[in-house]
Amino acid sequence: MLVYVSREKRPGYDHNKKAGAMNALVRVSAVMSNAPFILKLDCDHYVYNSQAFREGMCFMMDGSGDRIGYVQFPQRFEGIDPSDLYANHNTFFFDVNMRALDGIMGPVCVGTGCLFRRIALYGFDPPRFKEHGGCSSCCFRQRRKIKSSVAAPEETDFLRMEDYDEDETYKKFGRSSFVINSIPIAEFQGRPLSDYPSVKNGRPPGALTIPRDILDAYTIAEAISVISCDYENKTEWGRRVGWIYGSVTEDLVTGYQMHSRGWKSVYCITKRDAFRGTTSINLTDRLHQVLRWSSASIEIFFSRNNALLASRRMKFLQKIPYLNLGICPFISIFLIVYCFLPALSLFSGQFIVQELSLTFLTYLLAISLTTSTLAVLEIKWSGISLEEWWWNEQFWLIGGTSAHIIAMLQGLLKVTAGIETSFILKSMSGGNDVDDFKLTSLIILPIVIIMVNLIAIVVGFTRAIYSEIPQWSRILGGVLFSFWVLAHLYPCAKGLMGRKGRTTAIVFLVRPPRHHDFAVVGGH
Ligand SMILES: O=c1ccn([C@@H]2O[C@H](COP(=O)(O)OP(=O)(O)O[C@H]3O[C@H](CO)[C@@H](O)[C@H](O)[C@H]3O)[C@@H](O)[C@H]2O)c(=O)[nH]1
Ligand SMILES: [Mn+2]
Repeated sequence: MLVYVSREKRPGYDHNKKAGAMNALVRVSAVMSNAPFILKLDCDHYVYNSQAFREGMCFMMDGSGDRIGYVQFPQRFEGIDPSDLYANHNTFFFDVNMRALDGIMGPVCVGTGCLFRRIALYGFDPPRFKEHGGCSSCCFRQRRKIKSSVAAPEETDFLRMEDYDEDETYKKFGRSSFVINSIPIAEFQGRPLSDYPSVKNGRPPGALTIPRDILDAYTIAEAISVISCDYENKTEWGRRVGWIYGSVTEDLVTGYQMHSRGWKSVYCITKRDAFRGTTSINLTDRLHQVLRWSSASIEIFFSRNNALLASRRMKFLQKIPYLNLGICPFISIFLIVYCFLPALSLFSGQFIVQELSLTFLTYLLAISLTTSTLAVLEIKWSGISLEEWWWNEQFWLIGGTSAHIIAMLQGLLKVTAGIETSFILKSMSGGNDVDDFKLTSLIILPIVIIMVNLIAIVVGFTRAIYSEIPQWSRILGGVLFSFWVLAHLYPCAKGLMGRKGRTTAIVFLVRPPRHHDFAVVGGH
């Protein structure tokens, strides 16, 4: 059965974008099919491996799979330039970060290629959830029996709708008794089969083969009524039920709330890509995407979804990456300082550190060794190539000096002065004038960094050549660090030049940029 759903939109009612659309879909499907599992794909993604469903279902239907809220597949993209200059494939995120999270409570939800348990979306608690006693219980689990680990009420029937006050249920889920009556059925059908001895509360074999009622006009009318724009008025849809509203990365927040209720998630990488899609391919779109994500990070940091406030059902180690997501735009401050330091040392003729003492060198060596070992291990374990890793490093710096800092300033403005800036809006369109303006403001700092470092190198060399006792080692040290910064920003310069064809970098960078220079870049 294929049903195309278009929700009602009306002036005066916030349609809540993607999250609103998803919630309307969830209700319609509760009325019409009520499948216990829901696969969600973005409009720019498609199924590339039909067997992926089965692999995802294996996790859900497994003996203890009833505690899994969602199974996330990696996002894979097509149509990206083989020299993935702007790290558009995001391999580092999908093959390193997400895999690592799979070892804790599970990957974050990235919104597409994700298989959900309907009950988890409805905001119920998982069966047999545990409370974790913070950092110590995580690190010393073997040694100390965790006292605070309280199992949920012994579930013979973990979701008892009769436990919920009728009025409250209607308040939570809205006026449709169809939707409300469908909930326990979806829960029951999503349980693991009871033929494992360890499964306490399984579904008897054959329970799903009972024929369903044929859809009648009454059901269809109900389905239409649950997508009306006022259905969610005074309900908990978008707050505790369904996809959560109010964030440009609603998926992340939705997944976060599931984890903080104690649901787990699973990362499922199939041999043949499960789904494929398209993503931004040029610098403009890529920076906008990063800006959108970092604005969302700031929003999350200053909201009740800050991981510092997460419930004890979320493992300590799981809180760290969520916290990291919220903090990462702030790191841009340090990144920017680091980008200017080498130039500063070349301008002033002083090396970054005054004297190279043994203690300093030992620290430096230890830190460099640890970070490079980490990088080597990440590459080795994840199977990404060195190049992909490097592109990611580069884009990390580009994002840090452009989108992250802008997002941070906007976020701080909003929090401290209540000033709402317009350009964190999710843009679905390509280069128009407004976009050019946005890109100009995004790209200014990386350009300044590139220019300052280039000038610093020239100044450094000139000084060395004309001084009586040239201190080459000092200059070389400074130049090396400057080059390191420039190497990171190379994709940015290349992207800006892409459109210019024969214009050289220097000429382009020195000439005051005109708006249309930034419109659509890349694809040369
Ligand atoms: O007003 C809107 C905007 C977007 N969408 C849907 O949201 C998806 C994501 O938007 P897109 O422009 O493709 O953004 P991406 O940066 O590619 O999306 C990534 O980041 C988003 C969060 O910012 C997640 O929702 C996506 O799943 C994730 O792939 C689209 O495909 C649409 O299906 C809507 O339904 N309504
Ligand atoms: Mn997309």
